Amino acid sequence: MSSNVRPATMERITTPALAESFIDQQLAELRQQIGDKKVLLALSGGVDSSVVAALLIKAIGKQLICVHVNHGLLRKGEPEQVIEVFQNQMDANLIYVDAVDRFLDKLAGISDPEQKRKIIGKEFIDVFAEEAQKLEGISFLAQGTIYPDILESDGIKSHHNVGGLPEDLQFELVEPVKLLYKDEVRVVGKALGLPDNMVYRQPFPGPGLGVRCIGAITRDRLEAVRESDAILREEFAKNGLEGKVWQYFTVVPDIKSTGIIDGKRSFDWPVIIRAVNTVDAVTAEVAQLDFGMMQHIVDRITHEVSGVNRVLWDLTPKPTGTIEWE
Ligand SMILES: Nc1ncnc2c1ncn2[C@@H]1O[C@H](COP(=O)(O)OP(=O)(O)OP(=O)(O)O)[C@@H](O)[C@H]1O
Repeated sequence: MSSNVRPATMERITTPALAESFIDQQLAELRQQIGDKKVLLALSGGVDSSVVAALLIKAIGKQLICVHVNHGLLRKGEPEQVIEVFQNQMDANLIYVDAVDRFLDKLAGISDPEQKRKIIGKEFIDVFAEEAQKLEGISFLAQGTIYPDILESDGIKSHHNVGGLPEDLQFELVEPVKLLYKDEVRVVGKALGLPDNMVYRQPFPGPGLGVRCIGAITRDRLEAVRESDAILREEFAKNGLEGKVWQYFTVVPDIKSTGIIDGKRSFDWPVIIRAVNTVDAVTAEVAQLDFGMMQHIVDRITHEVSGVNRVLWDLTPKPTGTIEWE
């Protein structure tokens, strides 16, 4: 599939049967394009790259090499899930790179959000390029480009998901879902047998939890973000809100306040909760939630997350607040 224009006749993939026929067609095309050559894929565990991985594993098995970079800014359980699903269940060729120290050392003391984003982006390219250079005989780079990425880049040149790779690492691209919209990618992912929490995953910023640990990232505060986020996601799932509320997450700012924990004075961080609905991410409204559930989440976070004595709920729509804090 080389054209970057979605044919007007292409039916929207909304059912398992349509997904199966897309998958069959793609498997044939991928085998034809790739032959017996090798393909490299940066696998984040997000829905786009996961669907591309699952398709390629079906099409070419061990000729696909997936690289998953744990930069320390992933949500709780994500790196483990990538290993479980792709290595253990699908028997993929998976390179797991533990780059946690490398990223967090580079980010130490950096409080400017733009600089944090730049460091995370550059470090990711460096780590991925280093892994690619260790490998031999790679001909293709697979990417989870989807149709909105192409539309955003004017449909002229393909949007480079892993942009900025060095010149000597310019592979031919394999982009099997580039003509699909996000909802279609999810239907295809489900048909490929990916777990629901991967297929219906809420949007997650590229720099991960790094932009929710406000200001200069420290390991203990990052852990408070990760643990509180896990509790929030667990409670939303229990209450049937997964896939219903568009985006919900926690933020931990670099300030402390006085509180009382177990009868003793504490001086700890607050956790800020943000839960919003949007159609186009241009504007967003705060999700209206059951107050009892909100109180239960506050109770769990203040009792289970170390270093936290308070929870604040962000009730600001966009505008004036953006969805993320940084
Ligand atoms: N931690 C990671 N390890 C390996 N690859 C990654 C990682 N983070 C991002 N990538 C790669 O960079 C691409 C763009 O990342 P971005 O965070 O913008 O996600 P995305 O476009 O929503 O795609 P996805 O749904 O696959 O995460 C991903 O599709 C993936 O190929």
